[in-house]
Amino acid sequence: MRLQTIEKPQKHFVIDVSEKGITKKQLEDLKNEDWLINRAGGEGLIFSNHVLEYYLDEEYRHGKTILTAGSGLLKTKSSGERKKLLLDYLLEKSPKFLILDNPFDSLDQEKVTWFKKKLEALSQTTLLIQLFRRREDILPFYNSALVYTYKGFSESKLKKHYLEMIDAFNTKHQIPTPIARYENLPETLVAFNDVSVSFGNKPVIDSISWEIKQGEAWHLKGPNGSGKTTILSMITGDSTKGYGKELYIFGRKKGSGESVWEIKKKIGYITATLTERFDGMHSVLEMVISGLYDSVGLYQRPTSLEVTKAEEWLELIGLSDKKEYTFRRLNEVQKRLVLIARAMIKHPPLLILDEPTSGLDTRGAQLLVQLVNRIAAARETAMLYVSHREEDGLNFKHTLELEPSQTGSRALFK
Ligand SMILES: Nc1ncnc2c1ncn2[C@@H]1O[C@H](COP(=O)(O)OP(=O)(O)OP(=O)(O)O)[C@@H](O)[C@H]1O
Repeated sequence: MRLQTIEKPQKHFVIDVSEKGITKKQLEDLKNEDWLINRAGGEGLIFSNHVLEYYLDEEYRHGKTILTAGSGLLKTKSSGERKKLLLDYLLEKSPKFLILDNPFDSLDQEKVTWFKKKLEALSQTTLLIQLFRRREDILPFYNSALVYTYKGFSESKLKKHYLEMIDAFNTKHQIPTPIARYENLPETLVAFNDVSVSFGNKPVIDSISWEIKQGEAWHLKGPNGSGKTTILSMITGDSTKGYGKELYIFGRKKGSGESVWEIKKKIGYITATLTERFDGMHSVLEMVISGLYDSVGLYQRPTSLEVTKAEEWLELIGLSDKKEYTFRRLNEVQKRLVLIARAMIKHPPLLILDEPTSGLDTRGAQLLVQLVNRIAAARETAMLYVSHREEDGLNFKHTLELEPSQTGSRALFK
């Protein structure tokens, strides 16, 4: 009689990092855990931004183009392209397990679908461990969870998560009024007039004509590599690609001798990684006030009006009771709300939010979007919200979608 062997179903794990993040060291420790290597039948690899940074650094310092295998530089690839290159590279090494640190962050819908399919197929042969912040990122084949305790990682049941209802921002508080207003602002803050951009012989933007007027709220959307960052850097002055083109920022033609500093003074800029730039030793109140001085901390005594304004902003974002806390004591979403208040206290004519919810969990993203909607509705500041994915709950009147084509991305207005 032949005995039939019944294979145990492969276990795949998730780790919830929505509240407490995870360090590079913890990830490395996990990779070296004996039980994991035994269960998977061999060594594994890590897919994370840390690893990508390592390869960027190798390229920068030693000119090694490992992930691109010599076809172009990693630094010129968009974030989506970089992730795809890293995954392909790791899979070539046939790891027995793969630890995926928030793999879908900053990927557009199309790439997320591609990635999910790839992981689904991979789950047949390779043990997967995925760190997640957003519940929608958990794929059906994950059947167990890991939690981190002082003893290291241990297995636990996969909790049934459910969406918490969001408590609305204190709507009784109005958006605080500005201390001073900008003078001589043109009605049209940004104007692209038939602007095309290419890098070498690679067309990226195909004749875009677009205007942002005072107080307008714009959502700039498009898949990875469609040119969103390129457009932003032309507006902020970080790229010279706008020179010689019909591009006007605050009424002045790009490249006509305007100072980048003058432009930057009129633009508030929020990115997901901005919080890392602040060491966090200043109080939350000081952080908000420092937005009036364009400094990181506060180095002069603020006036009582400045303090009052900052307090009004903290009331709006529901953090009045934490005004004396050091910035570093706040959680990630609170930090981002404070940075928005910091950017807004001087009411810049234009506020740019570049993937501001990246890395936040569902509830954190909803809170941030709710604040952004309230600022947009006040129409005091024009807003440019950049994301590759549809942002749940974002209530903006105008959308510019970049649609890639052979001749560069075209603009679709909605
Ligand atoms: N300095 C550069 N040299 C060569 N190519 C570049 C350079 N900067 C950007 N590109 C290319 O231009 C295209 C658009 O890149 P961009 O970063 O603007 O896209 P994106 O929409 O912001 O993408 P993502 O959502 O992934 O961040 C990409 O294909 C990128 O590889």
